[in-house]
Amino acid sequence: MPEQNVPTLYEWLGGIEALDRLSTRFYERVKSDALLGPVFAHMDAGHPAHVAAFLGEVLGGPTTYSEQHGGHPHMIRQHLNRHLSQEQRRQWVNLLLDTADELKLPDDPEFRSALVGYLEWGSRLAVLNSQPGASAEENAPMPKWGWGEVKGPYQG
Ligand code: HEM
Repeated sequence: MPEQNVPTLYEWLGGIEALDRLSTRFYERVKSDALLGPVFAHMDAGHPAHVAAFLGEVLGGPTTYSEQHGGHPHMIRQHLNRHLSQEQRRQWVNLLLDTADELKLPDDPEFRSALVGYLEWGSRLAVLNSQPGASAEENAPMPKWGWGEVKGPYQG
């Protein structure tokens, strides 16, 4: 497939509308989850939309999070000193993937392996950044995630 015809992961999953739906439903589930509910007890009402914008930018969409929400350093700062555990991280990833299934996000092998790859990477960084002594690098660039080793979207 010529490179210019390959959609970004952001386009493939349905753009910001799909990410907003995913994030909104995900944090509804998070709030009523025994393990994660307390971690997000004080999250502000804009949190799901901010996370949707962040994910969108990472997955190849518009640079809204960098332009309007403080970029990667701000995201890192939000995780500092939260002492997140691997158990909480795993539940976060599980619930996000359950929500992707519930909302029928694309479930082809190429897309889902790329999504899981990013969630594993990003959530492990969140845990590392939440440990004592971690700090936010002021110029931390926004991560970018693409199709990876599978070399392109599902073709049937
Ligand atoms: C790929 C993985 C992750 C991404 C992309 C992500 C993204 C974000 C972003 C963008 C924010 C800041 C939102 C804003 O600007 O208002 C944030 C805050 C936060 N994140 Fe994460 N996060 C990830 C993993 C996790 C995990 C695994 C946990 C816990 C188990 C977690 C817990 C939190 C908490 C508690 C906040 C602050 C919420 C508040 O009180 O406002 N994050 N995250």
